[in-house]
Amino acid sequence: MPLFEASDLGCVRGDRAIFAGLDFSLETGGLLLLTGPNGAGKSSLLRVLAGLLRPAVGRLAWNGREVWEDLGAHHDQLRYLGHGEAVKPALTVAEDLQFWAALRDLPGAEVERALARFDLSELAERPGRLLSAGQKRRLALARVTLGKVPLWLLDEPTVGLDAASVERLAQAVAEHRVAGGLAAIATHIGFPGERPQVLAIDDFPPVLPDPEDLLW
Ligand SMILES: Nc1ncnc2c1ncn2[C@@H]1O[C@H](COP(=O)(O)OP(=O)(O)OP(=O)(O)O)[C@@H](O)[C@H]1O
Repeated sequence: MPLFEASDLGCVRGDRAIFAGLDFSLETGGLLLLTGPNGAGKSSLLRVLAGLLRPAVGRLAWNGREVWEDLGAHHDQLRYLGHGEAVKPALTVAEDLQFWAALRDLPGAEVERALARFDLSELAERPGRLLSAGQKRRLALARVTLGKVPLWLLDEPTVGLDAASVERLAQAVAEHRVAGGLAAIATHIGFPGERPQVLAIDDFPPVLPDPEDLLW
């Protein structure tokens, strides 16, 4: 049975249909790349997958169970990184990660591992407000890797990263998948990884679904 599966997903924002009829099926270790031009709906789909935006139509199931039936359980098993880094300006890099690690009851070794993974150890004592754009992105990505959850949802995660950091991110995603995790990544430029499934969101007419079909 697929672990994460969508069928006939459709999304409406405001009074516009953003996409419709989207399907995917991911097994353990799966990688889903979301592609499409600006405004196609990649971020909207990621928000749907994160349980932050309710689809207008369709089904989204984790392990055979509709995620909307237990949204709390779904949120517990995923990390979502949107366009913002949500770096706390007054906390140092290490304190920021320690805050999230404490919230999730994780040992301090997890923080050290996350710092090293994104080459942040030398920046550990620097406050968030003094970080460059790429450094903030690395901190936000390090936060994603804290603790083990099965689903990573990343919205254009390579924006602002230098080549070495893209490589580190690719390595983190590869290890996550080898450990049985899944990732869905919105991207304009592709993402290095074995056997990705590509979902192109680009060709939907701006028509609303039949109101009879709307879930809510
Ligand atoms: N809160 C909102 N209310 C109404 N419409 C919205 C809202 N947020 C986004 N949209 C619209 O939904 C459409 C899809 O936006 P979305 O951000 O999902 O696209 P995207 O593919 O991620 O774009 P980009 O490549 O520019 O990041 C756009 O036309 C956008 O204007």
